[in-house]
Parts: sequence; structure tokens; C-alpha cells
Amino acid sequence: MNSHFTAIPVIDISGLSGNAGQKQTVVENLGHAARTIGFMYITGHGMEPSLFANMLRETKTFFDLPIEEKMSLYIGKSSNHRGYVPQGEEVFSGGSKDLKEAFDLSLDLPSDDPDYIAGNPLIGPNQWPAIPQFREIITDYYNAVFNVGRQLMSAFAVALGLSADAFEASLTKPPSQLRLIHYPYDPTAHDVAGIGAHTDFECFTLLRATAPGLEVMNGQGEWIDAPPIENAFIVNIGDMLELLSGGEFIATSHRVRKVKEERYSFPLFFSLDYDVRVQPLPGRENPALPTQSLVAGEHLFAQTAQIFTYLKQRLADGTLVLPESSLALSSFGQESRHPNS
Ligand SMILES: O=C(O)CCC(=O)C(=O)O
Ligand SMILES: [Fe+2]
Repeated sequence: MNSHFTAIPVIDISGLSGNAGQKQTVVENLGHAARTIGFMYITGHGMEPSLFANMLRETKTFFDLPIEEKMSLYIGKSSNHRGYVPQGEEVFSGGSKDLKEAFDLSLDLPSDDPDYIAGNPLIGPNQWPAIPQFREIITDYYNAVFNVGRQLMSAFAVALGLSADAFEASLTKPPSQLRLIHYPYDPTAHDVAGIGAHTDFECFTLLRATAPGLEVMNGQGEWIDAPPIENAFIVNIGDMLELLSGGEFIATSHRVRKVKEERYSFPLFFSLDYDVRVQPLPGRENPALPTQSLVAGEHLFAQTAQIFTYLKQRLADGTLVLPESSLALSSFGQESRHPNS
């Protein structure tokens, strides 16, 4: 289980495109990190560095726009949770407001997508700003990181004793969100966290960031730094893989502390298809888990609705009702075991 770790392992995944023995070594390393820490750095993923550099440049251009222009893409105006997230929109349990702004997008489906038309709260088209090439450049990054995610999902499947393609049928149009996040530097801010402690709600997350600030909770409830490593992804296990593995993989709690310099970060939350029911694999049932079964997209949306102000208002006025089986925030991860850290 998630132990008294003080460092996060670096795993080279280039062997996933090698021979059977090389693949097996990577699978073992990934599985070991997922079981003992829930966080790891991934190198050898083969993504061109220019994909990240270009995305960062476009992201800065977007956040430099006047607030009125950004607010014209306000996420609360979309029906499928896409667009601009102003500072203060997200409020975590405990009432902490994050000091950050974000631009949220996901798999970009056409507006005639049947799930979108049926009112699915997470599926459909993105909103895009009128910045030349922004859409193309962000989409190129999205597709490349999603592809790395697919390979990791396959490796985690093998690490759990399944076939490499076990989840392929559950990845037809997953609501895997990419966030472009901007943490402004505010020397006058007192003890305002960049982002409050939480676990991620999907299978796992692939993150790139421009500066330190991310902290990870170990099994003793201590916060460990996870600064960026050049060209590496920080990968962390989310709620869905914790549930699926019967608690063997750990959805590790993390947060972003008050930043010491302006910071950008880019998490891709790798999800299964919205309707996929997730429960412990046979033989891995575990009564200690916060639930025995969830629908992937319902969990993701229920957690999101407890954080975003525009959705909380809909919950309060009754225009949005969550399934009774929805979990409270912080149900998974060490935070649920060390609530006062
Ligand atoms: O900005 C970061 O480094 C982490 C962001 C994060 O944890 C999240 O968006 O879920
Ligand atoms: Fe996170």
C-alpha cells in the first residue's frame, strides 16, 4: 500500500514498443509504482517536445486576453462543461478557493453527436477562442497525449492481469478532459493554495507543468514535492483504477501549494467511456472501498458538480439532480484517511 515514500519514481516507457521482455519490464515498473505510490514520472513516451512548447505558447496568448473576451467562453454557458474557468469558480470541500484560471476542453465531437443532443453533461464539441491556430495546436497536443494514455491504459491492464486490449472497447469516445491551467503569481496572497487537496476522478492523469508547486500525499499523510522534469509526464492513478483494482492501485491525493512564480499546468485526465460501469475485477472485491460500483462518467460529473460554482447553483435550485449513488468529494485516496493534513 501507499507507503512512507519520499521520492517519486521515474519510469522509461520506451520498452512498450519493444520486444515482449522489454514490455514486461515496463509493465512491472508501472504496476509497482501504481501499487506503492500512485504517482510516477514517465519518460521515453516519444512525444515531440515542440507539441508542448507550442501549446504553452498558445495558452499564454489565451490567458493574456482581456477578461471580457475570456468570459465570452465561460464554461457555465456550455451544456457539456467546456470553456473558460475564471478564478474562484472552483471551490473544494472545506471552502478553499483555488488561485487559478483554466480553459477546459475534452474530446471534440461534432454538434450532431447523439449523446450531446441527448444532453450528456460531458460529451460534445469544445468551445474555441478566435486565436489563429489555437484549435489546431491544442488538438495536436490532445491527440498525442491521448495516444500515450492509451498505451499506459493497456500497460496497466496487463499489470492487473488482463489482456493488453482489455479496455479498448471502453474507449470509443471517453470524456477525457485536457485542462490548460494558469496559476498567476500573487505576492500578496496569503496561504491560498493553487488547488486544494483531491484525488483525480478518472483512471489516471498525464500532467505537464512549467514550475514546481504540485505536492503528493504519502501513506503517512506527509506532503512530498513533485516538481516538473523536462519532457516527462507526471502520471497519477485516479479513482477509477483504484476501484477497478480493488484498492491495489492507489488514487493518490495531491494539491498545488501557493506558487512562488507564475505557473502553467496541463493535466489530461484519462477516462473510460461515459457509460462504462466500473467495479473491482473478479477476485479483487474489497469492502474497504468507498463504493463497490460506479458509472465512470457519472462519477466524473458528480464530483465536478460539487466543485464548480455554476453547477452547484444548478444543484441548489433543483435544475440539476445527481444520482443517489454519487460520492462526496475526497472519498478516495489518503485524504480520506488523513483528513486533517
Ligand atoms: O497543476 C497541477 O500541477 C495539478 C493540477 C491538478 O491536480 C488537477 O487539475 O487535478
Ligand atoms: Fe489533480
